Amino acid sequence: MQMPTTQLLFDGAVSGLVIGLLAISIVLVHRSTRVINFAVANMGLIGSALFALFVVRWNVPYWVALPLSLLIGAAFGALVDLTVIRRLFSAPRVILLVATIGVAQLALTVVTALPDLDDHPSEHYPVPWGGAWSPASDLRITGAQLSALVTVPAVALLLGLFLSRTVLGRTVRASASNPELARLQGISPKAVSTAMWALAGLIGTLCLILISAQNRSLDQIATLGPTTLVRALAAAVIARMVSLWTAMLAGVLLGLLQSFVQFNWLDQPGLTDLVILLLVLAAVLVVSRGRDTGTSAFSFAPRTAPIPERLRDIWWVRHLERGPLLLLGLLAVVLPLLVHQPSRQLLYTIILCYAICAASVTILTGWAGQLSLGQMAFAGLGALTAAALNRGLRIPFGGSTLSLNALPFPLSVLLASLGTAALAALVGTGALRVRGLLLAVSTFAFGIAAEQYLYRRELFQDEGAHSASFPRTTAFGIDITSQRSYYYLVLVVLAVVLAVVARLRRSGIGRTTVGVRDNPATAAAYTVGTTRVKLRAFALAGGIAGLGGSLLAGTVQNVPYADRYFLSADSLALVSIVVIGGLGSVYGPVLGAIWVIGLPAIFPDNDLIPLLTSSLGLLILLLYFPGGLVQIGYAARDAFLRLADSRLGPAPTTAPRATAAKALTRTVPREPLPTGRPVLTTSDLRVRFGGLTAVDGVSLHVQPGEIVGLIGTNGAGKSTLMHAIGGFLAADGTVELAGQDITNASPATRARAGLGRTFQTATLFPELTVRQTVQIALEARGHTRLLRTALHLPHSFRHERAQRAAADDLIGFLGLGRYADAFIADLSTGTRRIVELAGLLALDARLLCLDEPTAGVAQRETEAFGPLIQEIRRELDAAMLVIEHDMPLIMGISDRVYCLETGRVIAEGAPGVVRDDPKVIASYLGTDERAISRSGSVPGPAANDNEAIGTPASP
Ligand SMILES: Nc1ncnc2c1ncn2[C@@H]1O[C@H](COP(=O)(O)OP(=O)(O)OP(=O)(O)O)[C@@H](O)[C@H]1O
Repeated sequence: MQMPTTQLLFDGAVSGLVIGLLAISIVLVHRSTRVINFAVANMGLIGSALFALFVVRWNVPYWVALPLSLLIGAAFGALVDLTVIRRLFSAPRVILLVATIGVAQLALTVVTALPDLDDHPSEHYPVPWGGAWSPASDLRITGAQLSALVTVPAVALLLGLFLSRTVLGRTVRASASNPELARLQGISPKAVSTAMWALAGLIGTLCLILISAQNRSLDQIATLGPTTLVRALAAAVIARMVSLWTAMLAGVLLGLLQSFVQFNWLDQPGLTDLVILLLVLAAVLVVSRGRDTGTSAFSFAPRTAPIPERLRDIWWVRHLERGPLLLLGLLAVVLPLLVHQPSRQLLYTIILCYAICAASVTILTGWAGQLSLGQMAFAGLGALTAAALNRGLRIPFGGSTLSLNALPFPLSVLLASLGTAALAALVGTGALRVRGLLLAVSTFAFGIAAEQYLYRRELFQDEGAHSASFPRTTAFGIDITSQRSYYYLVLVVLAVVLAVVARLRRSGIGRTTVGVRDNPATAAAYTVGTTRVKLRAFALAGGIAGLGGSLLAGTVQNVPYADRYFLSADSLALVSIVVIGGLGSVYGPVLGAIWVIGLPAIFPDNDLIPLLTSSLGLLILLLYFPGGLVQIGYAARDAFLRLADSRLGPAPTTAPRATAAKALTRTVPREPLPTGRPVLTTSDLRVRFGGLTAVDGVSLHVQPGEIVGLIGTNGAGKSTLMHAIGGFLAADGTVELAGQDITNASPATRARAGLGRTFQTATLFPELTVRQTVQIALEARGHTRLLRTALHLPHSFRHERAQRAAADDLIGFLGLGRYADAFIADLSTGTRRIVELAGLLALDARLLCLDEPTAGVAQRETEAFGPLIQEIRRELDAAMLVIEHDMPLIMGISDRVYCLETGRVIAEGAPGVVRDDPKVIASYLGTDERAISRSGSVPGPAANDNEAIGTPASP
């Protein structure tokens, strides 16, 4: 390996300086608003383009135009904050990230509407000094490079001083971690945010002016290109989104790396992007180690309430959703019969292909909550694989060549889709530890590496051509050479994809995917393997993207290498499509593809259309209709449903059923417990958080049928102990369930072994209804099978019907009937706690671990919980371990009680014995406010939950 020349290293370092400055801007915005700014470069577009116009066209002096343009850049940044960021201040950060993509697109659209600079072909982009210097024989420094060399360090230094010396600067640092602290300093976090976005606009403008000056070409001002963006993002991630100096250093190193790689592997132009992808992945893994990068689960989709059970009997209500679909389908069928131009039919086919690709984002981002900004790369790799298979492969393999005959068109497409599904699962394995913002950055880097490097591999090459040809001949005996017949083939595939996606969403597959997104811990406690579910979403999405990509390649009959269709910009367009159409909804991809791809192509001369169909349209929808176009349809549907409901009169209130639910009758008897063995034993269990030992050598046991109370002051380690028993925290020592060592088992495996669990927060799955939640728990009795469900096999319908009936049975048993179709997010804490108990009944667990089952429940309603807990114990014939601060309740229901203090058991025995133990009185009962107030002797604190809970069945 050789070192590049001084000149190359110098060029690399100078371009690295600008990347470093952009990375600093990303870090600053992240520190103040905790969003990753994908518009970092494009925010400077307007200022830098106007700068060129000022100097070249309107003859404004350089040094007047420069501050003016920087000011315009800063004003644009502030405007972005005031109109977009501020309005989305409390939205999940991932939504803000998508908004920054809209801002980037908006800036690009505005710049293309500016007067043309191409009228001045002889002119160059303005530079402060035109000449060049040669301080050494092998080094030449241009005026543009010199200005970057002077400006960037100066700006970075000023920023450093600003952050450490000014109140606003110190507040930026504070508000990143603690908005309250910022407020105490007298500066509102919103003002900090506006200042930082203005600064981002200014830095973006400066960087673009510096880069354009180096390129010197007037018609390349705008597109800095995603490759620069990915380098800046990489430098910011390497700096852990915190350190300005590391960001600058990483930027320079990435610039040098580019020179180095280009020098040594001149024939591999995209290799730098592959190396950058690997660097991003390594940095992301380091950054996300030990902390939850997911920040918050997110859902763009509005909650579309299922049709209430009692309205399903009305025929027009049942068919309400099918009407528009039929209409759309009919239109799609007759359109090519009415419009004969092949170019139009080509456009319609492209829209259908985009809709298929977008359906993959619906699954991955809409259901699984994993924001992928590189989804089009799977489509591109699928397209290239299909073309290669169709052409016939010759793969060099250990000295000889492995030849594969040319495969027919449909088989090539099918195999390519399976290939991309497998690849996506592999990528998903790496993405398991990363969610949210960092996943978005990693997938974006993957998209760039694919377009710059992977697409150009020899395997995909079509003998030196600039595109891989993918001619279509016949499929299933039908001639598909004509545009119209191919259109119909793709239409059928889209219909099948949508039917499968819709079916999956309504089945356990969709429910568990949304469940894992909303609350992985509870999903695992309901026996759902979170890793499996996430990988399934990645694979499904990858397969569908590969399918859409192969069909798109078939539409244009070739796959251009990295200059159309499968680029990172198209991946961003896919996200726009689903957000605009309606993320999460099955109709979303179709509506979005028509809107984003179709409208601009139908009206090519209208400048306003592209503005409305992506950038501005995306922002307006995010701000005012976060559910997308489909939300308008659902709003109309709900109005009809309300009308139907009002005509039926008030809904009858359902009383809890006194008789045991049918769903509780076991069809297969439980395996008997080994005689004389406890159902749960922990031996010398220890959990450490850094220097703190939260659970310190706890050995306890729970006998079959026993209710064991776990008490202790706040922070004594009760919840941590329960987390360790459930497998949610790593612990030393051993845990045995029904005689089986489960110490190393995952939470889902422990749940399958018979361990039921409720959580102190009772969050459950906010975006799912009560029935859907109980159905997830019922997965424990038989998982929904992917293939059977996708293929609409009769067994899958039977499974769904049985699961639904069992859920309704349990819901009725606990008196939750009128909440069956209510969303968990809309329920009171008390009702959510009863839903949690319904989940436990569904699990048919042997041991139930309840973490403060009455926390957050109004005092007057907690009395109902004692009998209810005992009733559940009886029904399930289960043992229980219960954490509770309500002394009368826990002492009333427990057979035995353990008291913890600083992670150790300080007392154990019958409730009366523990209550009178002097150590317990000194440690807990004598001091704990909640224990005292809940013991009934002193009036309790104000109830924080006034809504009536579902009346439980009394014994
Ligand atoms: N993820 C964590 N990281 C670091 N420390 C933690 C973590 N979870 C708990 N702790 C600490 O471990 C100790 C035990 O906490 P734990 O929540 O188990 O107490 P608890 O008895 O359940 O309290 P409460 O009755 O308030 O729920 C506390 O000091 C807590 O601050």
